[in-house]
Amino acid sequence: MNRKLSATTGDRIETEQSTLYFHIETIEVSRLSALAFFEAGEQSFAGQRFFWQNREKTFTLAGLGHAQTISSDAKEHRFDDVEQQWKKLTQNVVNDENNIQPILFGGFTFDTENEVSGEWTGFPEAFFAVATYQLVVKNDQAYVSIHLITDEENTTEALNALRKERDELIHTAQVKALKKYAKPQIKSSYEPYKEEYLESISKVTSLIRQKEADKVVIARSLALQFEEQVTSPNVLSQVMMEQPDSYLFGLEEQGKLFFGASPERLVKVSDKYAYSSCIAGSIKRGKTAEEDDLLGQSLLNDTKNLSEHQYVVDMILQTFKENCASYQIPNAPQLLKIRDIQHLFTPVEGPLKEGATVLQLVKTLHPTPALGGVPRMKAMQVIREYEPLNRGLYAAPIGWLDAQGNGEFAVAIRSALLAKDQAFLYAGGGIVADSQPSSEYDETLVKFRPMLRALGGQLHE
Ligand SMILES: C=C(O[C@@H]1C=C(C(=O)O)C=C[C@H]1O)C(=O)O
Ligand SMILES: [Mg+2]
Repeated sequence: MNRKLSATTGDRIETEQSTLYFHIETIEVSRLSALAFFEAGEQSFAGQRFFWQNREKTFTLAGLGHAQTISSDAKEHRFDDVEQQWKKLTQNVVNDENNIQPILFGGFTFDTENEVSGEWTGFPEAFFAVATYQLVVKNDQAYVSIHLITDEENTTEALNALRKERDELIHTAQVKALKKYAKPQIKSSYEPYKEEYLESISKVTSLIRQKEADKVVIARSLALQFEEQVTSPNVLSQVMMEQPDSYLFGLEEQGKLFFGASPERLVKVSDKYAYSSCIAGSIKRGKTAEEDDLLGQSLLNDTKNLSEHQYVVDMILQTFKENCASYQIPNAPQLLKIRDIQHLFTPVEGPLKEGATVLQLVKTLHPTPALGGVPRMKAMQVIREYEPLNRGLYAAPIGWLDAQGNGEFAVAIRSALLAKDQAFLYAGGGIVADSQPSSEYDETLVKFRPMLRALGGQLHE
């Protein structure tokens, strides 16, 4: 049975132009798969959906329809802009008894100065949405909220229509469950600018040897053409089955789906306590447990990978020193093993100082030297000069926040943009003084694997 938890009579939102009302109504639902709910929106909400699951699988979020979108093209101020718009929208929103409240989900672009046109053309520099129908699954409980943001005072009819549609969506998700999708069929694939990429690694390595920068992350893409159009629930269900140890995310915008399975936390804030992770330095998984262990041990002792890693630790630690009253960090990296790859990993955490917010931390941390480089501005210039790509939302923060100051952002790596019958996969690596083009190329092949597998690709050794 669905239990009604709470409803507001419409919190007032005062803006310069008008008064808006934010209606929220939440019910608790027994048994509901978040992906089946996402799929139930295929007819009416394709193009206006999102999906998120944390690494621990303790928090899953699906959104159908847009009660409100918040976007920004304010360049480096896009983080503040989103924060202010969200504060205004939620100025009177109060917490309900189960701590279920409206969530803002979305992402930022990697670099607002990149003007390369292509698959990302039309995407705003920041794009976020509050769903009309929001599903939150946590502590094995599922909650569906209706969000209605309107300037109409009388909303009885509109709310009744939304309740009816909500019940249909839940029914479809519960009765039909999730389809068993066949893997997409790839017609052809190609690696744009492969030669340019290999050349750029040599050039960037020599720039670093000349001390023009310490580390620069260079990325490239892989393009796939499918036999037919591929749907969002299809690829998300493949990713969900195949990538258990990662953040899973999907964001529809501009008729496309940006999705991925990232191991990398940028920042999480929970009850004024912040967590981040330094992840840089990579090696493949072994074919046997013994080989895997040997590869892991060699990664832990490899000077090139340790130097890639240390730049990230130094920068994230600095941010924690500035924003936290105290901090904790282990003094040596450990291994983070995911299905296709192992990384050097150092977690950082600490209680936030007064005034520090999740979006302010996102703003300060992005891009960490795991995706940008050191020094940051120089690395960004080098990326613009040597990478013939527009990264779009790849390698940038993606995640959610609520009105109480909690939220979590992952770094959107191991990701791809699905555009009907095409997909663009992205992967990069940290270039330091002793990088080799062919081994960096091989590292990107390993990093393409999670998305390539989900999209029906052949995985070569
Ligand atoms: C740039 C990527 O990954 C980043 C680069 C890594 C490296 O060079 O060792 C490791 C993890 C990530 O921080 C990617 O997956 O595309
Ligand atoms: Mg690397």
